[in-house]
Amino acid sequence: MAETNIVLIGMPASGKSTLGVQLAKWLSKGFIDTDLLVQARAGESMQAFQDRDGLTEYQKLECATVQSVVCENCVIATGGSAVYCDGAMAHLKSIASVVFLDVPLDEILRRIGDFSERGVVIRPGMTLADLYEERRPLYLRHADHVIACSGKAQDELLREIRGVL
Ligand SMILES: Nc1ncnc2c1ncn2[C@@H]1O[C@H](COP(=O)(O)OP(=O)(O)O)[C@@H](O)[C@H]1O
Ligand SMILES: O=C(O)C1=C[C@@H](OP(=O)(O)O)[C@@H](O)[C@H](O)C1
Ligand SMILES: [Mg+2]
Repeated sequence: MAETNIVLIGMPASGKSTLGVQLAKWLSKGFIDTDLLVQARAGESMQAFQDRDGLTEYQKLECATVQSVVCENCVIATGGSAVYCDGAMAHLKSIASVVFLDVPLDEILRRIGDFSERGVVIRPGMTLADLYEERRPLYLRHADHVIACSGKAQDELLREIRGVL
């Protein structure tokens, strides 16, 4: 069953959500974006939840939500912070092939612009460069497959992802 699900992990703005839905259409799979499941549980935006309850509570909610994902033959786009939750990553790995969309920092910075309202799990005083440095080793550790995304269009990435599965 594991081979029928594909999980996308990576930094915010690495393309998990946009590429994920395209991949699902192309491979005739279902699609889940765990951010939307988190928002549905919270009943509000991720930013609003974090502003009121804080990052730790947000991460607990995300962790529990990701661990509850049940799906067959799906593409699952995760939020960039899911990688901090070992239980969530273990669950995803048990049901799917995990694909890391590896986008260089300069490209992330170009795409993301102002991230203050994006709900990114970043501690006070940290820059996106700090976050990238902290997280990239985690994404690499949890990935079954790494896709080098630099400068590649979405169609090319779709073909590459299919090629490694
Ligand atoms: N291969 C790509 N090349 C250039 N821009 C991309 C690519 N894939 C996604 N993007 C853009 O990056 C932004 C963030 O994508 P998104 O799917 O929301 O990322 P994530 O879900 O990983 O946070 C979007 O504006 C999207 O159009
Ligand atoms: O990387 C992060 O800290 C986050 C990324 C967001 O999802 P995307 O990775 O889809 O942007 C979302 O899960 C949340 O706001 C936290
Ligand atoms: Mg997303």
